[in-house]
Formats: sequence, C-alpha cells, structure tokens
Amino acid sequence: MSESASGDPNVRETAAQLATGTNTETLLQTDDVVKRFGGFTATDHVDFGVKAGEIRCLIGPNGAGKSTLMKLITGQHPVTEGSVYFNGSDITDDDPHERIDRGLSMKFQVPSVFEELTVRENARLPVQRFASGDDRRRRVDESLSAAGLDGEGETRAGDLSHGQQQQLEIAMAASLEPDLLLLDEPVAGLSTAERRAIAERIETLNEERGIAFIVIEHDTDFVERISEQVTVLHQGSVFREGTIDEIKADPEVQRIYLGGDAE
Ligand SMILES: Nc1ncnc2c1ncn2[C@@H]1O[C@H](COP(=O)(O)OP(=O)(O)OP(=O)(O)O)[C@@H](O)[C@H]1O
Repeated sequence: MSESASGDPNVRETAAQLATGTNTETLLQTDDVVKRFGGFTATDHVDFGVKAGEIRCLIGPNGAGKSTLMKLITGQHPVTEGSVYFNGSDITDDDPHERIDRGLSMKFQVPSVFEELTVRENARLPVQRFASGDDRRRRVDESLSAAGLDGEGETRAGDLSHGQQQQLEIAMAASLEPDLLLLDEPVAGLSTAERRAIAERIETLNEERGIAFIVIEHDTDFVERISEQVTVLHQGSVFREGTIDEIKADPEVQRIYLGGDAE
C-alpha cells in the first residue's frame, strides 16, 4: 500500500524519501519516536533504522527501553510522538494485524505456544487466517521442519523442552513469511547447545528467505555470532551504534552496564 493514504503532505514526503533515493535499502525506520507512560519517558526521540536483510541486535541495560521500542514497532503500544515507517509506508497508525499483513512479525519474550494443543495445531494457528488446503499444509510442514520437529507434530506442545518451544515459536512467526522478524530475548534460559541451534535458525531464515531480524539479547557471544551491527539503548535513547567489537571496546558502554553515569 502507498503512503499517500495518510493524506498528510509532510508524512508523504518523509515516507517517499524512505522508499526512494538514498534510503532504498531501508526496511524499517523510526523517526523521532517518543513513548511516555504517564510522566515517565520510556523511549526518548529514537531514530532507529534497519535495512532489508539485516540482522540487528538491540542491547542495553535493564529498563533501557528495548522492549518498549519493539512494541512501538509492532503496534502493541501507540507512539506518544513521532512516526514509524516500514517498507516505505507510514505505519504509525496501523494496528498490529495490519503491520503483520505488511510483513512485520514478532516472537515475544514470554513463550506463547498453547501447551494443551499439539505441535501441529500450534503451527497451524498463525497461517490459518490467510492460507488453506495444500498451501496451509505446506507452511505447517515447513514450520515443523524448520523447528527440527518433523516427527513431533502430534506431541503436546507443553511436553516440548523450552528450547524446542522457542524453535517452534520462531518457526510460527516465520511461517507468516515476514520481511522483518522481531525476537525479544530468544535464548534466555537456554543451554549452550540450544543457543547455538537458535543462532543457526536465525542465520538460515536470514540467508535462505531474506528475513531481516531485530533481536533483543543480553548474551554478547550470541550477539557477536548473529549480528554485524548493534544498537545500544540507554535511558530510552540510542546511545551507540556499531559493530559488536566497537561496542564491546567502548568504555562508555561498559560504564552504563556497570550502572555508572555515562555522561
Ligand atoms: N506499560 C508500562 N507502564 C509503565 N512503565 C512501563 C511500561 N512498560 C515499560 N515501562 C517502563 O519503561 C522503561 C523501559 O522498559 P522496557 O521494558 O522497554 O526496558 P528493557 O530495556 O526492555 O528492559 P529489560 O532488559 O529489563 O527487559 C522501564 O523503566 C519500565 O518500567
């Protein structure tokens, strides 16, 4: 859909710039985004961009505003000020389902598989709204295969390990065939082997399907493995952007993680 539907000439111009010219590769862009909860500013004038096909990690100390920024991107929270652009369109006023239809998908921090349903029934949920018959079966089979759960279709999802549940959820989010997939702490509480399997899954989805990712993660080894560019949030603002090596070597970043004043 075109951004011209917004009717605001300023928005149209900005969105057109994002969709053309120097910004052709920009998939997602937040423009001066503010989120206030009452008198508290959780996200403070954030300009955050992700290119098509990129894997970007979002890090920062507890309370930095990472999850809030994710929710502003997915539409779970309305922005207080600012705009969100995706694929060149202004999606600021779109509800979460409209954003999913545009190609923006998310796996949440808290596991959200339905434990009483089978693995196959879970895998069917995200695609049943827009796929049927053979197409639906193909997507469900691909999800199970992508999650390494080929033989587990009739298993109760609650009987899967935590790592398998995370794999299933990522596969379910990917079955929507998004351009951008947001993952909030996908390897929290997982073993080293399970972390490696999730990293491989992200890389495969990125390389084979061209899906771009925004991943919130605290584990620097995991971040280093999957991400070239890292964004550091601190007190609701973008504090640094750079390679993981630049970020790890930055004394100001080390200081904010230790709880000192970074100014
Ligand atoms: N719904 C809400 N109402 C009020 N305050 C909120 C709400 N959601 C988040 N906050 C506050 O906004 C700030 C940022 O929270 P957020 O969850 O985005 O941080 P985070 O960087 O994801 O932290 P963590 O790494 O601990 O998950 C915190 O101070 C939090 O208490």
